[in-house]
Amino acid sequence: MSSKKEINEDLVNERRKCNFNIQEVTHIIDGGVENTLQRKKIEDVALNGGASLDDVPEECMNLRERYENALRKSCVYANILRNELLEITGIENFGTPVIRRTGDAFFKDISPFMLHLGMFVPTIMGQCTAEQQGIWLPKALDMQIIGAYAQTELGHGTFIRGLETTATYDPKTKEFILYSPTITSYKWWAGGLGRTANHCIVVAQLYTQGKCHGVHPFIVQIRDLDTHMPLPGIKVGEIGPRMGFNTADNGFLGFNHFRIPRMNMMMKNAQVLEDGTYVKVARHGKLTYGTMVFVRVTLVNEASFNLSKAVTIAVRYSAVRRQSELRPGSAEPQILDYPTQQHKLFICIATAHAFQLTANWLWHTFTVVQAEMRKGNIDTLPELHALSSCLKAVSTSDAAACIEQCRFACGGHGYMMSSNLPYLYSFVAATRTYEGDYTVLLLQTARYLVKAWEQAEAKKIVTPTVAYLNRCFDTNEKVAWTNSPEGIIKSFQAIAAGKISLCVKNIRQRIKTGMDYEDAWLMTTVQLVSAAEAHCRSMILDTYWNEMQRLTKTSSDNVKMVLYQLTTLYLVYWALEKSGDLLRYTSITEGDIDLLQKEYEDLLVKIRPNAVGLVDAFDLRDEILRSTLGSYDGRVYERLMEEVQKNPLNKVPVDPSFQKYLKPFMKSKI
Ligand SMILES: CCCCCCCC/C=C\CCCCCCCCCC(=O)SCCNC(=O)CCNC(=O)[C@H](O)C(C)(C)COP(=O)(O)OP(=O)(O)OC[C@H]1O[C@@H](n2cnc3c(N)ncnc32)[C@H](O)[C@@H]1OP(=O)(O)O
Ligand SMILES: Cc1cc2nc3c(=O)[nH]c(=O)nc-3n(C[C@H](O)[C@H](O)[C@H](O)COP(=O)(O)OP(=O)(O)OC[C@H]3O[C@@H](n4cnc5c(N)ncnc54)[C@H](O)[C@@H]3O)c2cc1C
Repeated sequence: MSSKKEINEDLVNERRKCNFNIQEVTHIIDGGVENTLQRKKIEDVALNGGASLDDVPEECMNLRERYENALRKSCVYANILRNELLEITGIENFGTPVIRRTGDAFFKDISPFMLHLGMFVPTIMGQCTAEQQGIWLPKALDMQIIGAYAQTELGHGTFIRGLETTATYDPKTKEFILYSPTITSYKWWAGGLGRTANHCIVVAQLYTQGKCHGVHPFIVQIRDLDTHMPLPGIKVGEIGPRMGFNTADNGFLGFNHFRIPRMNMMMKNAQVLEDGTYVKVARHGKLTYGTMVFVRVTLVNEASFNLSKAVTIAVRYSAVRRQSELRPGSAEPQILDYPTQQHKLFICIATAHAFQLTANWLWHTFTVVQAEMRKGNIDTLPELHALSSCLKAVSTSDAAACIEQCRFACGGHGYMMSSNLPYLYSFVAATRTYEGDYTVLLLQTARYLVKAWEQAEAKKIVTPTVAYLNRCFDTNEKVAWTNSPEGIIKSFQAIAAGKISLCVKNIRQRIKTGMDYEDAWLMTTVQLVSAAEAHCRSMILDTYWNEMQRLTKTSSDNVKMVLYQLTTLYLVYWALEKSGDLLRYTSITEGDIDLLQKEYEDLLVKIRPNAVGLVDAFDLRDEILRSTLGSYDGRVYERLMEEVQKNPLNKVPVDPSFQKYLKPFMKSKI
């Protein structure tokens, strides 16, 4: 970080204006003082050398150089992880968001090791027996083996039951034979698989004793540990340039009757005995999908973290950037002074907070469900699946939209790779698709909601996260509108209940006209997605409001005030966004909506003096932000010019292509 005297004057003034204790807010975001201290300790160790190990910006390299460079840095970072950080975090917290956060100081794009740590290791932990864990986990954690997670195929990603790769048990040799019977059965997309991994988890249709038992995970060595050559029977490579993730070497993989030992089937939830007998161990058929639930839970945190980076960049830049004239001859205002700019940005700060608190709550729920499952109780799994599905869908989708808005807010400079906003956008845009597409996951939640509605209809008590359905059944009329945080949350629950009820009514009506249930469901899916989204929004609003109330109980008055303003801004913003739904399902009037609009605009004015303080409170070090526009010192123009010097195109005054193409072209006659 630059010395104080170099800090841009506008930013100095902004920080002077800030009326709350920034550190207090940082502690709230981190989940307590202890967590902040631990995070800072990890960051100090991980970023000791200043982190960015690049002389040339990643974006100026060609595809091969980028990959090699990413792998080089991954090895440096992984050494810090295993030699220094593991001791601080302990194995159980190896994949914590803090570790993930420090990684961003090394990579603008993605590390080829990300899937090893993000999915390979967690799948060993979640899908292997204790004995298998004893074999694989130490090697994986120590990175003596490097793995990927190969589930998706060229022909199928969403519909896992439709995967075509087969794993057929041969009792004579006590091996499974892996086979890719068609072009569409080739594994496709797995991160780290193309060039880096020597092992991977393969999800395949299990055949034994002539019967198919559905998809199961297997651990497979694909490359020689010494030469790194693909083993005989393995066809593996990189799938080609993508919108983002270009250093993650996403790969393809095919098997030609490739044999693996029986014990390489991950056997926590189901086993194949030596003679080929299939034994189901788990009490729930979908426990093999456990890693996906885990990653969906972590992605809500990812959404918040990446958004906090984008909005830090955009708010600091907006404080430094001056443009246009409000009155003839007056000084150019900071663009942050435009209410339209505040409208673009303040909702992004609030959204990052909303998702952070929701992510913490979801993580807690996940750990409680895991503990229950260890005791043999699987009753809470469907609710966790419904929750993690819709929260992953909505948080990643909203975060991508907000990051794009941050880029808009930075005008032309936001389009520069060096702003880091394009990287952030391409990364988060992918999270909307991977680990379950947005629409597909909302439809999973909708299945749960329709069942919950039928239970409420039968006067049964439903689970806590849908308890509002029991309440809404008693009131057949539109919910009475009250303009208060609690009133807005109640109204969103009424919208969700109203939409679910309408879906059930329409499905039933369609069945009455002769459709079967599947077709009636299919014809209602547009509404079902909307109902699941409404349910999810009511959950986020409720969690954000209640958690913020709880966390600020002992805060200083000004912290309480600014966080109250921000939470209210979020609630009012969404009420205005969904005013059509409010008119339909509550007693709100046009006059009430006018009042909401006024309240929203007043909140922008109130938050404005604290905007820079609020993004400073995310406490994102410059090494992690990696942005010419967003550094703490606000030296935007100097950094843009410095970056120009690093551009390899500027290394010589005349490009060789001038002599080769341009000069002959200009001299040629028509
Ligand atoms: C040095 C480096 C430093 C870096 C540091 C790294 C640190 C890393 C930390 C974090 C970063 C993480 C980053 C990870 C990057 C990930 C990259 C992307 C990876 C992938 O994309 S992997 C592939 C993911 N694929 C999917 O998600 C596919 C989506 N499809 C499905 O999930 C399912 O097929 C389906 C849900 C859509 C449908 O399944 P199906 O079998 O057909 O089931 P249905 O018939 O529809 O439903 C039956 C019944 O089951 C219920 N159910 C479905 N799924 C689950 C579940 N998971 N759990 C519980 N129950 C489930 C469903 O609701 C039905 O219930 P019902 O019958 O209604 O009662
Ligand atoms: C950057 C990136 C990294 C990835 N990494 C991995 C990895 O490491 N390992 C791995 O195994 N996979 C990985 N994937 C694959 C990813 O999980 C899948 O792409 C994702 O699950 C979506 O599946 P799909 O591509 O088959 O989309 P499709 O299912 O073909 O979706 C296409 C469209 O059809 C719609 N659709 C599909 N089914 C339905 C339905 N039932 N109802 C309504 N609409 C439907 C979807 O909403 C979408 O609009 C990665 C993908 C990306 C982009």
